[in-house]
Amino acid sequence: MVNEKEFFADIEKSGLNLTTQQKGAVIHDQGPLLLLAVPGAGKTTVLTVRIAYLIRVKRVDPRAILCLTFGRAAAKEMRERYMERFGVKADTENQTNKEIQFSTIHSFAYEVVRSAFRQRDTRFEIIEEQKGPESKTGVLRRIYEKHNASAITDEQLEGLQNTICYVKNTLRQPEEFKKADIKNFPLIYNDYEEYKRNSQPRLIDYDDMLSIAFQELNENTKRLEAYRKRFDYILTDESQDTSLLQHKIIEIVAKPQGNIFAVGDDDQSIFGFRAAEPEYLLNFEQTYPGAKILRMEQNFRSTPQIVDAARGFIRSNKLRFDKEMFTKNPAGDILRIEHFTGIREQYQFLIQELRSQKDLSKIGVLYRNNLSAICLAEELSRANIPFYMREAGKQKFFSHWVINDILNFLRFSFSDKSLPILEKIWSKLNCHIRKQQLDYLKQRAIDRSIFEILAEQPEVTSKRKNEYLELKKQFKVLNTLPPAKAIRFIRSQLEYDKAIERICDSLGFSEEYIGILLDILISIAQNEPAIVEFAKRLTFLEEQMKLSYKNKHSNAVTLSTMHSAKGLEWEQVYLLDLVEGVIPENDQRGQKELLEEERRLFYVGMTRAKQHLTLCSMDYYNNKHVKSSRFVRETSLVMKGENPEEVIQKETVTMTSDLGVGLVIEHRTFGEGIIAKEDGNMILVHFKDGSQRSFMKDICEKQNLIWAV
Ligand SMILES: Nc1ncnc2c1ncn2[C@@H]1O[C@H](COP(=O)(O)OP(=O)(O)OP(=O)(O)O)[C@@H](O)[C@H]1O
Repeated sequence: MVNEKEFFADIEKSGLNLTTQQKGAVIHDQGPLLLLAVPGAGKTTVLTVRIAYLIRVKRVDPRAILCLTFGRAAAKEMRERYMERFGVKADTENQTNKEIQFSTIHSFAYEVVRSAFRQRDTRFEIIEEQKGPESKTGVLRRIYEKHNASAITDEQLEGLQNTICYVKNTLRQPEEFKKADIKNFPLIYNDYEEYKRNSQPRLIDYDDMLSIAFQELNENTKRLEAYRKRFDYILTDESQDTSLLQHKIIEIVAKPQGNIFAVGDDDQSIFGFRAAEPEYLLNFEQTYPGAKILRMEQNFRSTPQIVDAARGFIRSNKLRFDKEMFTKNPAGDILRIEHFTGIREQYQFLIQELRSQKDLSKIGVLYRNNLSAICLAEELSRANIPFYMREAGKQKFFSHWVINDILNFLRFSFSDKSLPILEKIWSKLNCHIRKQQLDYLKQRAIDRSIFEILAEQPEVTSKRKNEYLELKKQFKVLNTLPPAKAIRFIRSQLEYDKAIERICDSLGFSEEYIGILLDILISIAQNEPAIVEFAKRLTFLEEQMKLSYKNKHSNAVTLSTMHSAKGLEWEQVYLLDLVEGVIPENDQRGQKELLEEERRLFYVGMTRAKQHLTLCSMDYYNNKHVKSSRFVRETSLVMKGENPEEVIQKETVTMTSDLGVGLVIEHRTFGEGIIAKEDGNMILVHFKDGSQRSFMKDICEKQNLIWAV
């Protein structure tokens, strides 16, 4: 045991000089505390030091400390960091550090569920651990088909799983999501729940762990009391990533003592789709009356240039605690904003830059969407620049049906006798082939072109016959084309684009997204002389991305989405593809919360850089003329010492021609509303509070009364 002075002297000896703010947090005594920290402020450091302080100075039993994080990797890292610094020191005669519970909220909830079910003699299994048709995705696919009479696509399946997770984590009812993108969502949701409940043994999914644990703690006073007694101190890291349901679980265990020590940064809340919202942090004082709020605003990571730009940038968000991020680090270079004609020029620039670097492991290249990684990996691989791609396993490009379709068209051009390949594309061909014809083909030997066989059938009309023979010719032509031309040929001459349109119409896929996938494919194809090489290249690229994890600790540049870059840092960071539609992702009109989340994501990206930050935007993206991301503009205004909000507001207001029906606006006095009617110079606005008001456009413009949200 040591006293406070000796404790901090020890820490200093180990080379860590805590700031006054950090010390204040470490020695906080009893009661709820929210520690709001800016990026790079040393959140984990403070949490680990506090745990040691509680044990060594305050003589708290390690078993009475529960340290919660959002992800498994973070829990593991926290334990490692703690053990590294305090491993032996904080051991006492009777207890060891190993007894501190470093856990995710999920695994804590799992413990509650396990003991509750054991007591009731209920056997259960986790649906995520089931295989084949009984796996979670297998079950959801079946239920979706039952209610919608059509197959679910991979993207829809992902959307469905996210929505289920969202419903449970926000403690809402499935009926509230009637209008969700998933048709018949409430029916699917209820069926899925019933299926799990009635299975033998009972099935639960990861989100059920939370719901059931919460219910159990609410209903079983004895169990709740046992946990309350066991944990005198609860600490949570990355609290901004916690959902409402998770907050509720923590709250019920932490109260009435209220020894909750929550660390987080509302500005880094980027998992809204998993139901984490900064609002829960912002309500901390309401949840825990009398809570103390401390701030850690010194950034130990980045240069003042990066810190200043990031601080000014995030201020455009409204739903946040204001923080004065600063750094005492030495000055560095100014941020670079690079603008290119198109994506190729962007890659050329990047490759040139990377070639001049000795240690690539110090560089992070970040992008908004996983899809950006494909062409990037292709370019780096051709330039022989080693890379490590985070979460390469999440890449769905290579297994997407549209990519498989194109490859099957190409394969079929090599052998139009192959029935197995035809079976995969027949419904997407620009000529009529019926199911019965396929059945007939299956029963006979295919000794020549399938099109010839079909054309010879007695019942075939002469028009159809010509179509079959024409198609035979076209596949022959296809086989002679270089790969990029071949793909375009499939899309236009073989009318595959029309098939896509049909599929997208009937199944509700985004045609734009499919178009992007095809554009990516064409750009890879452009580098290959022939179809066989192209197919090999795709396999090679997929393999290279999958195996890139082996480069993690070597001289390789890291490629990552902005989401999965959270918590990481590099000397140099490049943010790529910064155009409207990519980041912010979609048209965010009227959805201020979503726009703010996109801004936070950009902020997370910016604040990963220690020394150099480069923002890259362009005029053309995916063959379309695009606008540079508004976030680049906002950053550049901040760098010039201007307030982006004011500048942009002024610009928006002057464009009265934009004030049309459906536009979501903000009125200086009446707040948010939507333009419901337009008649010459007059507009009628329906406001959020239910009121309706008419305005004259020209007056609004002159007096800066209204701007688009
Ligand atoms: N008082 C201090 N003096 C010097 N370095 C410090 C101090 N406190 C923390 N650090 C260092 O600052 C770096 C950033 O800390 P850390 O990664 O824990 O920040 P963070 O708050 O988790 O950042 P982010 O939220 O952006 O992921 C670490 O290398 C840490 O050792």
